[in-house]
Amino acid sequence: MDVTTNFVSTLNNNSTADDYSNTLVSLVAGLKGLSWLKIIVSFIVFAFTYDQVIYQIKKGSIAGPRYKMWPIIGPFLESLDPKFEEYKAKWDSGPLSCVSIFHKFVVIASTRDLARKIFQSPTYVKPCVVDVAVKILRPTNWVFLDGKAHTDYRRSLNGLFTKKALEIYIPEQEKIIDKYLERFVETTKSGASVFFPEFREIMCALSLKTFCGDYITDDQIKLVADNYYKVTAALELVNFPIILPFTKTWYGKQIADQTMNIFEGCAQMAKDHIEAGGEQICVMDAWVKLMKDAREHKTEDPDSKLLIREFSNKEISEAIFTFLFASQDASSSACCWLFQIVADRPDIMAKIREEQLRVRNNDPNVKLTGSLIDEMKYTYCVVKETLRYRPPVLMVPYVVKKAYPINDNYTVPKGSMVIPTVYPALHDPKIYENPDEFIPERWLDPNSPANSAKKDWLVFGTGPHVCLGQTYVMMLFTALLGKAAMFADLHHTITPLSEKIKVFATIFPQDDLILQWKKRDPLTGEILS
Ligand code: HEM
Repeated sequence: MDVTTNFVSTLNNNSTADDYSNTLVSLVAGLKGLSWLKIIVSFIVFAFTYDQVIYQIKKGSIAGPRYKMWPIIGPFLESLDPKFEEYKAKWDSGPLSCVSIFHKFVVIASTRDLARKIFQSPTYVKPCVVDVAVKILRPTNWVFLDGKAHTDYRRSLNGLFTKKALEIYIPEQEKIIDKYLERFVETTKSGASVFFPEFREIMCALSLKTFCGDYITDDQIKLVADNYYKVTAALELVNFPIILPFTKTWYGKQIADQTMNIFEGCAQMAKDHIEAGGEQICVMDAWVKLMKDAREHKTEDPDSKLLIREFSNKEISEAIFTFLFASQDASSSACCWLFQIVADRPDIMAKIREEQLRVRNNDPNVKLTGSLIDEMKYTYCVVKETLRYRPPVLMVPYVVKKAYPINDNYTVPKGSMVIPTVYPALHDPKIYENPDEFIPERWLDPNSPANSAKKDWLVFGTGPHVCLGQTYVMMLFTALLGKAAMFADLHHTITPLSEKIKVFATIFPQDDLILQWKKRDPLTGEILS
């Protein structure tokens, strides 16, 4: 019997303090008799065996590698460069599958019903964030609230994203859309260029203008748009626990802090403006106005009741940063696929253009409004089909708060990560005929199988953490696509990597999308530059 087994079996008996100290003495004496090499080898063998045994116990009957191929680290190296095909193989391997990286045990749910169940089980799970996110977004941030505290805070934010509120933001958004459409033409005058960074920038500018209106200056927008990627880069799965100067996490925190400082200043300006009876044009205005109305009218509406308290500038700045954080990668992904697809499909582009002129009674310069966007039914379907065909957020990691009996045969251990996936549900051939084809028409008939299968529509998650910005996304992309289709002619340089999916937080075409934009007369279709 080796030293370790002896020690453990002694502990299992009903021992007294004397017994323990005797055991400790004999353990030390035993260790003294061993060479360092033997101790190290024994320790490694013990650690590897323990790691494999724990993996087997946690894995139970679900799909997953039979053993951890790489002891301790598991597929850590693969996780640094995730591949869509590897994810897909995992989803196809079973409704529940697992993987273990270091001490983290991860369960992946690939069916629609299991994914929904996880999204809707706040008693057992809460969103999982990498450790460094708490430092970057700050521990006081509302996104880290759980249970009732989260639900209450969220209800107080819902008023910022209602259809009525979203209509307020449209004029500012249209200015940005017009500015960038001109810029895209200008920058590709002498030839096509990579559009992944351009789309990240327009998405950032659109978000910042929507959130802060004219309180944020063009220089501040440029500063954030140019540097926001550092926040994404800082949020790697595994990070050093301390933020060391001049590392990725340090740069990420710098830009997050600078951005939140800008937002704090904007929040004060919004308060001054609304208190002075000014018009609302952005999210901050809408938030301050909701607070003011709740305070003055003492409304009985339960959501407004929550708003009676004053939110500080710091709180507003942190919440607005989470909107930017939640939207930036997913929106950039959606933007890339949307424009790649319509550039490749002249038939779809022609239908969008026809609709855009029709809803404006042939006057392409009619300004965007909420009701005008509502009339763009086909353009809306193109946006919706893009999100189904290439859902930006493939998986949403949750952490298990207490042992979670996810079905009759398996309980996800406490402390594990459990990941609902959305791609398989959105590509289910029983609901979406030819799921790997891009068919916007599947959404046109309100009674079509696609529209009837509400449970499969998991692009924005479901349950208490469902995306706050989903209506905003649909309106904004419909408006953007409509204007781009009218005023620009798009040429996509197709490469062997265009249809391949790159995973970088969200998903992108592997060649980063090479596009050329030319100015177009919306009425004649003539190319003007
Ligand atoms: C195409 C773009 C977008 C996609 C695909 C997307 C998708 C998602 C998904 C899948 C979740 C997790 C839902 C869950 O756990 O059930 C989420 C959460 C969230 N999204 Fe979005 N999102 C997008 C854009 C936006 C935008 C533009 C905003 C804000 C303006 C936003 C704000 C949020 C917030 C605040 C949360 C967390 C909500 C909470 O924890 O209560 N998202 N989003």
